[in-house]
Amino acid sequence: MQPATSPAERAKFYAARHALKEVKSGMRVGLGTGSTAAWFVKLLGERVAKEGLEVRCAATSTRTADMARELGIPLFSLDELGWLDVTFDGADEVDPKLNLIKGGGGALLQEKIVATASDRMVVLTDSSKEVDTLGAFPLPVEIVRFGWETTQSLVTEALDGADVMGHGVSLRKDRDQPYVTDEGHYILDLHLRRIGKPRALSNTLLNIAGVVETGLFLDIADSVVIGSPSGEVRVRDLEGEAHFTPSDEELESGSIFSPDY
Ligand SMILES: O=C(CO)[C@H](O)[C@H](O)COP(=O)(O)O
Repeated sequence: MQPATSPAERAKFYAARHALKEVKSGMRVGLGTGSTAAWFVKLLGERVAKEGLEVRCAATSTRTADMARELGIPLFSLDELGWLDVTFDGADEVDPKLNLIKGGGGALLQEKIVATASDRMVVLTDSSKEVDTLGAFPLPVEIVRFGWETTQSLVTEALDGADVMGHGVSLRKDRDQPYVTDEGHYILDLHLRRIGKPRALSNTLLNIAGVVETGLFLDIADSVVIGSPSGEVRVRDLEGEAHFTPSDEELESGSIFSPDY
């Protein structure tokens, strides 16, 4: 494990630790994917081990499931739980309406299924992910492997009529090979720079037969917890924003080791 000494890791740690206060015994909890969500999973594992916190969790990727299992967090399939009280996940971008781009870590499909089967989705992040308009982060789009080049062409053509600034579409690679998701699909990354109308773009992309899902999470997130390296935390929802300053005791306590992610 690496010490959480970098400012970026400290911001993730504080966001995750603040969000964890929302978890109570008896809850069914969705566990997101990515380096920020990994902090949450690690801290949740500590509460399960130390306090005997009784939660039933569903993971959004094999990576997260492996980590949760190692930490002794009770893990179930989404179908076994049926519905979740809350899901905690990271994001690649968050706009003022709490619309998101997700999928930088390749888990967008399971992440969206789990988040939309939850009463609440809480996003854990730091201020670097806050944007006025989505699109600087390449938009991940999960596609089936069959006919993927044709799908790529159709996606590229569809961008001509969309309110976006860039039109580049690339197949995500993992060491020179196409990246394959947990569901056995490929991912196209759309280099759009600015997405003027996220809902229209999402509908356009989902109308293409080979497209399984997009990384646009629209009207799904309920709140965003934004950590900072100093420990200050902001929580945004559609009503406004609240600020939290940690006590000295809170600043001193807690794990300083990053999860192996
Ligand atoms: O959507 C995701 C994975 O598919 C992640 O939540 C997103 O990429 C943010 O990751 P990180 O917390 O590592 O910045």
